[in-house]
Amino acid sequence: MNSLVEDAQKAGARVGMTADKIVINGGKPLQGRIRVRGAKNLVTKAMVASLLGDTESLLRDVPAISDVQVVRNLLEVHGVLVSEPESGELVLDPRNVKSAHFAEIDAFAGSSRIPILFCGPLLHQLGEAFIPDLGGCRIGDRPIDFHLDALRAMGAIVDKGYEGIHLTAPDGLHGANIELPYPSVGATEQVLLTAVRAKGVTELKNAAIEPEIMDLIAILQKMGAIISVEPNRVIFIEGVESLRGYTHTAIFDRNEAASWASAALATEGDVFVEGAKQQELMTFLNIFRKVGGAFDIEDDGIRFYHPGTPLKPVVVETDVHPGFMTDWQQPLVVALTKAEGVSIVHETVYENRFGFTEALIEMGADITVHKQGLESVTRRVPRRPLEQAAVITGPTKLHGADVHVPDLRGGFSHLIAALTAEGRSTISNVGIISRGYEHFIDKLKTLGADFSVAS
Ligand SMILES: CC(=O)N[C@H]1[C@@H](OP(=O)(O)OP(=O)(O)OC[C@H]2O[C@@H](n3ccc(=O)[nH]c3=O)[C@H](O)[C@@H]2O)O[C@H](CO)[C@@H](O)[C@@H]1O
Ligand SMILES: C=C(OP(=O)(O)O)C(=O)O
Repeated sequence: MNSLVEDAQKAGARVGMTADKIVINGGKPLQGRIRVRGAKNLVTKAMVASLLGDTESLLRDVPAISDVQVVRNLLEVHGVLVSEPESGELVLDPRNVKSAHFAEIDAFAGSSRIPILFCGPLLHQLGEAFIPDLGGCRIGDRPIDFHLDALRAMGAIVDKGYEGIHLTAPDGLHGANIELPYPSVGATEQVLLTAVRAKGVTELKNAAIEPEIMDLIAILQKMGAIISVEPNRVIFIEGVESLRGYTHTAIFDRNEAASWASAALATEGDVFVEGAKQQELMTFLNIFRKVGGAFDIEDDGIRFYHPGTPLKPVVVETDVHPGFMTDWQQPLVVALTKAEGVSIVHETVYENRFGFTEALIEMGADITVHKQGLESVTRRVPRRPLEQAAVITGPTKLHGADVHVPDLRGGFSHLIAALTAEGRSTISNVGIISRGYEHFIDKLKTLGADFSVAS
């Protein structure tokens, strides 16, 4: 077992997810109502932002997922007092922040990419930061060069060692003109979390503008930061000397919502996703509708369902926001195995994000992955060297199989595939799914899935 899986499982155990295997008897439509809470891709960063304040912060709608537990542990080893007054609420008190030993940090950091975002806040608070090798889903190389170049531009000295990196800022951190080679989510957050308390103004060009980043900016503004988001992916940050704590309700998890939507469609079911909102899902909803899925938007959530008519093939390209999010394609691919015709999914964000299709093929799906990408007349995103394409020919009937979860979104797609398949599937390594899907076992039960769990 590799450390990523071990970490996910250990942290999973702390969030009430101890199963390692699920045995699913497929063929039952998912039906019912589930709720999504705050987004993994905001909550974890909001927790890091609390380090920048000089008073405590209160974060609401925090999901019980293992990535939250990882970040909580990392904050605690740095002296942040973390308490949970109510379910889904975290109070984060950074008034006694202290350095931690590398071994302690390393012990907790394995299954998440968030440690890299501790750089700026720790440099501001302590003058140094140790960052261990990063976890996160293995979906490509996932380098951190944009992060380190931006930190260097703001005055950090970066020493790369055997176990990770050590950063200092002997002359303090200052504003800089930074242009990202690609609108990276993490690197944009890195610049925001560092520049807010750096001396002077930072201009960030080619920034990512995902809804979770806008929510992080809202949090930083509550803390006292001055940040303006300009047209054409430009963000200006005027550094301030100090920041206070915040009170904030996290934006909902649009990736979880889109996953349950695809599960409803693929299983010919009907799922109301409480907490889902239209605004952040518009691009997904357009594709969902083109495939033939139906949805009703209500004030408290969105109902996603299969209308009983045949599904249609689509051509989709993953992209940065406002494009079709890379984390949405894996569950959708399962629904596309049911569509009548040839669908193409171009993955333009990561270079290796179709590993999950191997299990679907084993279950009877007709999918060909083109590792060098595929030219297409309907391309909107200019070709990137990273691109891969999956061609999905449907409709196919899936049958049960024994499969192993490779990563978070791939794992969720395996669950859906097994739910649609004829017969029994055993899915192992499901602990990793708890990195980003709160109480997914309980939710499957609520939606009427036929399964049992084993540790
Ligand atoms: C915790 C979190 O929020 N994870 C999300 C975040 O990941 P993450 O922040 O890691 O993703 P990025 O946007 O940074 O990565 C996008 C692309 O840029 C490349 N890159 C990135 C940084 C760098 O220094 N050098 C470099 O080359 C990556 O390898 C990748 O090909 O955004 C991704 C894209 O929306 C989502 O799939 C992840 O769910
Ligand atoms: C790739 C993902 O997450 P992370 O960046 O945390 O690995 C994801 O959420 O699908």
